[in-house]
Order: sequence, then structure tokens, then C-alpha cells
Amino acid sequence: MAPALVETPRSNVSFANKGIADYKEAYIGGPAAYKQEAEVGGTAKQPPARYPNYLPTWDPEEKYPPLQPFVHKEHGKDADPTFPHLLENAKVTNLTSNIGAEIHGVELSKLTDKGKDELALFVAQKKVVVFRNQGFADLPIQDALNFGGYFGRHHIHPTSGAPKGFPAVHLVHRGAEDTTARDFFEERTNSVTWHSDVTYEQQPPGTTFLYLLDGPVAGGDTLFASQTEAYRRLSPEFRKRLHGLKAIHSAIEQADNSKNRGGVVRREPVTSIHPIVRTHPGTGEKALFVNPQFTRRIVGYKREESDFLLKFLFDHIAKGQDFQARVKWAPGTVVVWDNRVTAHSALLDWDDGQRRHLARITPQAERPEETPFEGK
Ligand SMILES: O=C(O)CCC(=O)C(=O)O
Ligand SMILES: [Fe+2]
Repeated sequence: MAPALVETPRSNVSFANKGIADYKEAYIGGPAAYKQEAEVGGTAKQPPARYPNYLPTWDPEEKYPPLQPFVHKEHGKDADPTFPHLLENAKVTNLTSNIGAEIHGVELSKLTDKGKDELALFVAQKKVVVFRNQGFADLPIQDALNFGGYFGRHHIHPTSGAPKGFPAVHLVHRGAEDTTARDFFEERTNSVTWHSDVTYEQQPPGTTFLYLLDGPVAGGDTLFASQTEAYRRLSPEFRKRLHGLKAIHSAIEQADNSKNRGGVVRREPVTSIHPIVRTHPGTGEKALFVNPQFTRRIVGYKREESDFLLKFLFDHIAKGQDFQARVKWAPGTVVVWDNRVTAHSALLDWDDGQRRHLARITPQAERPEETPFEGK
């Protein structure tokens, strides 16, 4: 079975169907799943990993205590809004008019602290930024972590594989002998699983980095949606109704899935209550903060009421192609998104037998906060 990893897809609101559980199971890896490939290191069909130092490992003995609150510093607030340190030599193209930019000519790992402050603000404004031709994957893993650590405390994922000795790196990996896609599409018509990362944490991630190590010839793109534009598209009356509502986000199903498949649970699963509309501390923009993977229930609503409203919001985010972007990976690509104001989805659409391998650095940010509805 495949050690490919994304956030474990799951929704247990009552309209969720069995197929989502199947997908979730297909996506979670574990020590047993990985063993075969780790020993072989490549097959006739597939060459060895380009970055073996980043291959996933799972240590069942590794346990962490509950996360403690910390004070997040929003570096975007210190940024020069004209971005002189970030964009001096950059060629910037917008991916769409509502979300996303692509940058050539900047080496992320060489940014000064001022450049990093500007990066935080720029990513918050653009929601997702694609940096091409980076040397990031070639850095020693600790150097990559040191870079990401500027933006917040590293999140250690409770269930995903990590490079040996670097639990703060979250890995996405599907390798040789992997039949995930074939198995998955026996039961499902598409693989779209919108989510923001680990929103069950009290302080979910902010500026988040995902970089390609190995990729298929075609396919395996990643979808992004602007949750600020999703918010703005709603009528003032509807937005007014959403303000003040809170929802429960849960890690329980992700941990259960991991256990059921012989995987690890490094930290006991938690639930958190977050506002449905949050405000970004750097831009002041309001964004929807619900996602079908982790948001379970609206606090104070009866089950049917909660399901009805969450289903509307999930559909609104999923269907909004006019506030979404599709990112194509290439060697040297680093994608940076602001997890507070975006949702994303992996796509399981490439031919089995090709390795897809990415690493994520996931600095946590502030506890989501809501500011009042502004009447327009
Ligand atoms: O594999 C992808 O395209 C995205 C995986 C993902 O959801 C993540 O790394 O947070
Ligand atoms: Fe994700």
C-alpha cells in the first residue's frame, strides 16, 4: 500500500459518503507500507529517489506532548509594502486576477530578514506564490528548516512520514508499486479534497512552504482557492450571518485512520473551535475559515442545520474556479501559500509507477481571530 501522504481527507458531517473514507485510507502511509520500497530503493519501472535524504520514515516510539500556546510574530506587519528586498530582481506574473503569482529571479534561501518580512506580506496578499528554479531542495534539511522557522514555530505533523531525524518536515510521497490511483478511482469519480492544513490545531499554520523533490511527467498539480475572495463573493446579508459563528475542527479521524493502517500517532488528536470568518493580521482581510477535511460542526447549531450551512460553504469554495489557481510543479519549484486565507487540494491524476515526492515546512501562526462585520 502506498505511503503517499496528504492531509488525511475526511469529513464526518453526516452528508459525507463512504467514498471519502476510502480516499483517506488510500492516502495514508505507514511503516509497513514504506518498507518494501525503502529496501529496494527503486524498481525497474522507477529510478531511485532524487532526494533519498527526504524519503519518509515513521518511528512508532516517537511521541510528543500536546502543543502549547506560543506568541506568533506576524512578520508581514514589518514589511515594506513596496517589496524592495523581495522583488528587486524578480519577474512577477499573476497566475489569475484573483489569486496567485509566479516569480522568477529570486533565490528564496538568500533572502535577508527584510526580504522574508516582505515575503510574508506578499504571500498573504497573493495567497499563493510559485517560486521557480530554487536550490531549496538541495540545502541541508536543517538549513531549510532554519529558513522556515523565521515565520513561526514548526508544526510537527501527528501522522505523516518525515525524513529521519527531521520530524518537522511533512512529506508527500507516492512511489513505486503504488496503486493508490487505480484503487481510489474504483470507488470515486474525482480526487479533489479541499482543505487548509491542520486547522484542528489551536494555532494553525500561516506562511507555508511546499517544494518538489520528484514529480511525474504530467499531472500531480495542486489546486489553490482564495478564502478571502470566497468570503467577498457572499452577499453582505449572508456574510453578516456568518460573523459570530464558530466551528469545531477535529484531528480525531486523521489519527484513527493512521492507527487503523498501522501508521503513527505522534501526538494525541485534538479538536479546536475557530471562528468561521477570520481576519488576517497582516492584511486585515477577512476570509472564510472552514474546510471539508477538518471542519465538523457549527457550534450551537443542530446537526442538520450545521450540515446544511457547511455543505453550502464547502461547495462554494470547491466550485469557485474564478477564485482558484492550479499550480504546475517543475524541478526547483517552491510554492508558498498563506494557510490562513487559502484552501488547497492535491490531485491524484498521474499514472501509477511514477514517483511524486514533496516536502512541506509548516510554521504555525496566530490563533484565528475574527473582527466585526463591516457592513459591506
Ligand atoms: O500533494 C499536494 O499537491 C498537496 C499536498 C498537501 O495537501 C500538503 O502538502 O499540504
Ligand atoms: Fe495540505
